[in-house]
Amino acid sequence: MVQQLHSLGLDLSSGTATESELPATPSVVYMDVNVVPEHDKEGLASTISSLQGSSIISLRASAVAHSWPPTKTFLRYLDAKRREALDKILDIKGSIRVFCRVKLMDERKAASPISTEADKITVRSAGTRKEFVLDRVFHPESTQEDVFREVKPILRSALDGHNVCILAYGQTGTGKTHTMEGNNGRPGIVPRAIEELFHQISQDESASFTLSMSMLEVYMGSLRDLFVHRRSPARVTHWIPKWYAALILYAHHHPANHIVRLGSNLSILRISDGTVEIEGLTDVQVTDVKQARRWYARGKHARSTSWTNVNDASSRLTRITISRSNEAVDGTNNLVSKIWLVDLGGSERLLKSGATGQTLDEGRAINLSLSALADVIAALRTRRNHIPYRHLLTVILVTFASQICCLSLNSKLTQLLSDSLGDGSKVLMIVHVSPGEDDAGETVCSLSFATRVRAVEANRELSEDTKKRKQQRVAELEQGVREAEEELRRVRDQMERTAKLIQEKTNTLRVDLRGSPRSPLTLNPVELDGGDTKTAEKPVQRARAAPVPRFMSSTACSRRRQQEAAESLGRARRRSTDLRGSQSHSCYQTSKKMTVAYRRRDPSLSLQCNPMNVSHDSVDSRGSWSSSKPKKLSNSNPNLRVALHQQHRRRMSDLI
Ligand SMILES: Nc1ncnc2c1ncn2[C@@H]1O[C@H](COP(=O)(O)OP(=O)(O)OP(=O)(O)O)[C@@H](O)[C@H]1O
Repeated sequence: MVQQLHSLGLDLSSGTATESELPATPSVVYMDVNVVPEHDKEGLASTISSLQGSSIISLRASAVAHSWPPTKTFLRYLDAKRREALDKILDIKGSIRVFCRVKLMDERKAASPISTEADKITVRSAGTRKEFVLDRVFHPESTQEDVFREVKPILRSALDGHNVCILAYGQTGTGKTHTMEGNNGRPGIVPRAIEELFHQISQDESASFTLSMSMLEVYMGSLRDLFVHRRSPARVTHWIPKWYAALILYAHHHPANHIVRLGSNLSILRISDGTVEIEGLTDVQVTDVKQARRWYARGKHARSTSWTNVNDASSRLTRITISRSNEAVDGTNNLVSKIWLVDLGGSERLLKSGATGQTLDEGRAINLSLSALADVIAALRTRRNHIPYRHLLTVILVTFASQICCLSLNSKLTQLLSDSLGDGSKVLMIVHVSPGEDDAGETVCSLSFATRVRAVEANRELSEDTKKRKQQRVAELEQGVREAEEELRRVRDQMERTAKLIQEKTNTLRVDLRGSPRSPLTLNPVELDGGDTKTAEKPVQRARAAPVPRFMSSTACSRRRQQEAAESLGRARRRSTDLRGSQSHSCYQTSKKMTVAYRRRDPSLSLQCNPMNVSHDSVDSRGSWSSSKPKKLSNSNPNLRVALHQQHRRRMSDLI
């Protein structure tokens, strides 16, 4: 403990640390000093000496309990620490990371030509052996959880304000959709990311967040909004002339008319600050996981029922826009970041697939698009002045002059993602390969592309020694992130516990006050008990029952007197019940007259000596004559009491 205080720049040997010696950044010591009431030297010195041996957490906890502003500062400090460590990790690991996932082997198939290690994949085929080093390789038995565990940190960095792009790439049928979407039992990256983002937001008190979502499909250079319902030509034919329907269907199937087919009305805008916007794309704000899941299901449904039926040739994109506002916390402005989750179209080699016609166009479009993507990433990263969107387009235009669609696609996909691929953004590409012998050639192609993308970031080829040191540093930083997160959790728990404790204490105090002799509490029950209606009921009932203003209500003393009076009244009643059977009305009349006469002579007497008069009125509102009146007589006139007693005895003896 003392060492930690030392490391923060406090001279403890003399015990004369002053406020000016406190570190500028909020820290444990800063918190401690807030616990010391006057920040005085002596107080600080004694606090420090009393703290020796106590745990640092309990110390912070006490600070949390004592002062709210430093707590918020402390939370922000911890959050900043965590973010800094996470940024460093991602920088060391590389802001372009390439993973490989090998599809689960079909049991009927022969031995796979692929062997995997943690960051290496080897393909043996036709007497050749090719080795590819990537950031992470997932073997065929890897689960969706394994994959998501590696993706999670990058999501956190999106919440911290970085643009993020996660792309699934690979041959058709190798599991791109399985990784990105998954199925009900095994959800993929997109549904998990949605859940994780909302979870992280709920935990983060350093800022307020707003999330919005869009989904679109890119096919042959057209963009389709997946949140907008479109009629299929098949449905259109119900209400238009047959010749016109035939024309539409012809247009739908003709490769040159792809834009007409999809009815794309979305255009990409590049704003001066470098951000990219899609004009006309639906962007829905989502406030909770359920709502986000519903919209995601809607987008998936729109794609699966796509009348173009081009799922394996189209790229599906989900965009999550995050607005982070620190205004409520420290007055800083909004920070907007984007997460692109992209399920790219299949990347088959055209020769192998033997595609013709439209399929050939699609294949060319996809391959060219992907190679353009790698070039664009490279250009953005090396901060080349000229980003080769147009250059690529020219090359493509020359090579495939007849395929205007290729040009369109290249520009669209790369332009769409350009602000999330450049410097400052985090890119994660998951290359999918098949474990089958037949697909070995395709696998080598995909892995070569992956290596090319990975090489965009310089210094990827490191010596073993450097790699080891890097891994060690990453492990340290990861430990730092875990500790910061753990501390954040602990501080939040402590805050909750403290708030609960305060509430309990307040309740107890109020209950005590309610029971106190001179101050019957009739405060607003909700205000009193924090909405706890069970405990709030009592004061309400009491308030309703009180016939007099609050300040006039009875004290404990008067209540005690009332109780005694009630008891003696009870006794008197029982006696009078016995008497009632024997006493004649005339006797009552006589005694009444005499009482009145007595009162006239000395009115104070009956009131003064008989508290029952008061209690009779207040306790027994029915005014039972038989209980109180004989009592009055007995108290006010001893002679009369004797006469009555004798009379009573005579009557009783008559009865016997
Ligand atoms: N790792 C895996 N574990 C279990 N099943 C898998 C795995 N990868 C893929 N599959 C299964 O293989 C089939 C094809 O996968 P998927 O549709 O995801 O491929 P794809 O690459 O997205 O194809 P396309 O390019 O046509 O979109 C699916 O039935 C999927 O469930």
